[in-house]
Amino acid sequence: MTPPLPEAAVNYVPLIPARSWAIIDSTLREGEQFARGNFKTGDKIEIARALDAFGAEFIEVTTPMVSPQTRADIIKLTSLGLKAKFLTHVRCHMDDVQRAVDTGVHGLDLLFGTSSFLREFSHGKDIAGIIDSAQKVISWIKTHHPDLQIRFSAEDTFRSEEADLMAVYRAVSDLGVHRVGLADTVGVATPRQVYTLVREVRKVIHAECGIEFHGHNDTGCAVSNAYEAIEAGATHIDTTILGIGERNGITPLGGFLARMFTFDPQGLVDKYDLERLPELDAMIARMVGLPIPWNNYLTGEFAYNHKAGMHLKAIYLNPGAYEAIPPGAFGVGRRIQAASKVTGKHAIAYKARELGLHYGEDALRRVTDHIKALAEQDELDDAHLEQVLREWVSA
Ligand SMILES: CC(=O)SCCNC(=O)CCNC(=O)[C@H](O)C(C)(C)COP(=O)(O)OP(=O)(O)OC[C@H]1O[C@@H](n2cnc3c(N)ncnc32)[C@H](O)[C@@H]1OP(=O)(O)O
Ligand SMILES: O=C(O)CCC(=O)C(=O)O
Ligand SMILES: [Mg+2]
Repeated sequence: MTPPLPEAAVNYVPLIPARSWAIIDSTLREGEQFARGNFKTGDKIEIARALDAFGAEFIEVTTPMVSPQTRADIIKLTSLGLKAKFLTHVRCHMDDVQRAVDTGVHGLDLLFGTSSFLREFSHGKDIAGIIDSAQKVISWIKTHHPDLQIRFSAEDTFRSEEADLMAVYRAVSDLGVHRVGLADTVGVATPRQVYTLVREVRKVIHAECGIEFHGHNDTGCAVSNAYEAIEAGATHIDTTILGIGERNGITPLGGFLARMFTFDPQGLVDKYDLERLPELDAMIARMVGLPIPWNNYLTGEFAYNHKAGMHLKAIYLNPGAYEAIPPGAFGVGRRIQAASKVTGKHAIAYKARELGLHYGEDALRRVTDHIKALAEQDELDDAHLEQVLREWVSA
């Protein structure tokens, strides 16, 4: 079924209401782990303000253990008076937690690797040791800082044994964490695995405990995995602007929103200032010194480029014929590329009419064929097309 567009949203009951989930944007944490992510204090403030203006519910920042400067930056960010809530991502260790609790953050995102890879090569604890550390750290936070939100994530969730995961999630939920996290740390999970595991986790944690999903994009599934997590009942999704992060990154904010827009356009419009997305993507592209990818979701240079004659005929009549999401909703425009060898007579007639030119049936066929022949030889741009159309009339 074609996903409904906002204009058609009257009486439309969203399949997945946008109010059932929130974004934890991690550009200021996972994004700092991107090869070109090295944000200075001013950059961090600009990013936080932009995410807040956009409407991101949560902003995750790096651990204050990184350096005194990073800790000072967190304090600066949390004193900006933004609506978004700040979370800091810390190891499940008393040193880290004690350095984090008075930075003004709203919550702590704790983690411990539960897969055999991370137990053996990262921290060296077994599952009992992980639960024991979690118990000490979480109990201390709850006693001394009961106002702080606590999330506990099993790093490398999808390469962990299910029985280990359930033991850890059950234990931390009993300890009263506000959310548990499932992290596809190496981007290996399939959408079906994500859906199934979120459902299983839901059964062992308390009803009021949220579920967060963090997905890497190594195998190209970061957006679909985030979507499946929500379909299975996850409440929070980690994103970064442009998807920046370790290796090739995580669920991109824009791609995730594009996915979710098709289920509840009005819900997204109500929650977020979607037209700011191009500014967000451009800001991060500038800061990391890379262009926005040409095929980026929504904001890529060619994300709304229409070229084939059969498409153009329909799109002039109804853009929804070849667009799942109206570009205007995200503050971007479409481009009709009528000057090419794959063009058709309808597109040429429209272009001509825009210039105040009209051709009869035969002339239209001939000028269309002429344009196709020219384009077979060389790239044609709009100016050249215009020139050909005008000359054809006066010839
Ligand atoms: C998948 C992810 O993205 S996880 C998040 C990754 N984020 C970061 O690494 C944040 C930036 N990191 C840093 O600045 C540094 O790594 C620090 C400050 C956290 C630690 O620095 P160092 O003390 O020099 O240790 P180093 O980074 O070399 O090694 C990691 C240490 O963390 C421990 N560790 C790893 N995971 C955890 C965990 N979940 N909870 C507690 N300790 C952990 C390791 O055992 C090791 O400690 P050890 O030396 O006592 O064995
Ligand atoms: O804390 C988490 O849930 C995610 C950590 C992380 O970045 C990862 O596992 O890739
Ligand atoms: Mg990650």
